[in-house]
Amino acid sequence: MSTEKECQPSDCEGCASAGNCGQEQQMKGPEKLVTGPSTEIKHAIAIVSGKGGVGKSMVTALMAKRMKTLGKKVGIMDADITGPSIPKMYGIHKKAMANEEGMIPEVTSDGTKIMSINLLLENQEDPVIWRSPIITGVVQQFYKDVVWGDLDYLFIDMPPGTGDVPLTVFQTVPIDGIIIVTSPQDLVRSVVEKSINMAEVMNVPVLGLVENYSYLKCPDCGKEIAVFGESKIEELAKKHKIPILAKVPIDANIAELVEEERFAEVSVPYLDGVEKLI
Ligand SMILES: Nc1ncnc2c1ncn2[C@@H]1O[C@H](COP(=O)(O)OP(=O)(O)OP(=O)(O)O)[C@@H](O)[C@H]1O
Repeated sequence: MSTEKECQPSDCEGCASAGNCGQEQQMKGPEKLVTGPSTEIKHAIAIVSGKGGVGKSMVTALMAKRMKTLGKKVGIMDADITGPSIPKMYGIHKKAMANEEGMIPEVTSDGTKIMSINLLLENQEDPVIWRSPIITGVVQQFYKDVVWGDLDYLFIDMPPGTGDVPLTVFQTVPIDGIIIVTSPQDLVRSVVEKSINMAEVMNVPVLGLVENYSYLKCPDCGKEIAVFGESKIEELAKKHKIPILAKVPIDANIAELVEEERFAEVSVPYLDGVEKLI
């Protein structure tokens, strides 16, 4: 029987949540997902951005890299189902296998476990033309039906924005919190607040902000050039009382390694010390 039929307008009289109970239920949402018996994930952290193209996948991979450098066991779950980019960054083009317990993640040359829709498609160029319930179902399967094994950190590369996938992950995946990637452009900064507000409404901790494309270092004189304008991340961090985890410059060497699908070889100091902040 539907709740609408059960509820009478008079039931709301005198209730502090009058008119909002449906919304509250939606925000509280379903039970958290549980992984299989061979998986134990100590920390799950989602990487989000207000809009596309700010370098969210890059920051996800840099976070994973930093933790690998510290000897941690790390996985990346590519929850960007319609625009997956993690496997290509590492040059992984194999199809994922499965056993009786679930899907087996691929392992990159630096030992990072990854799962992405691109590891399951017949052709990696095939578009994913699925409705939201299918997409969110796949994301949930990537958490609970992948045999991740023991992980210190699972980083979740989310699709941009505040749509169905973030809603599902925030409600059903037991994440420690989110890291928000932004860039100095004003437009990006203003949509970032939507992600911050969504996290607040859903009681998801915001662990910190990362500013990508922060500056470009002149190869001759070492001067830092603010290509996309002066950073305003301090303002944003102060306003919302969120720590700044890192400022990542435009780095032609990383861009080249990504183009060559050799992200595993990246070694940069931009996220040094980030582990103490999250
Ligand atoms: N700091 C950087 N220096 C140089 N190149 C970068 C940097 N950050 C990202 N890039 C490059 O910019 C492109 C877009 O980055 P990325 O795929 O991480 O963005 P995204 O925010 O995940 O995109 P989308 O939201 O559309 O999935 C990639 O080719 C990546 O290699």
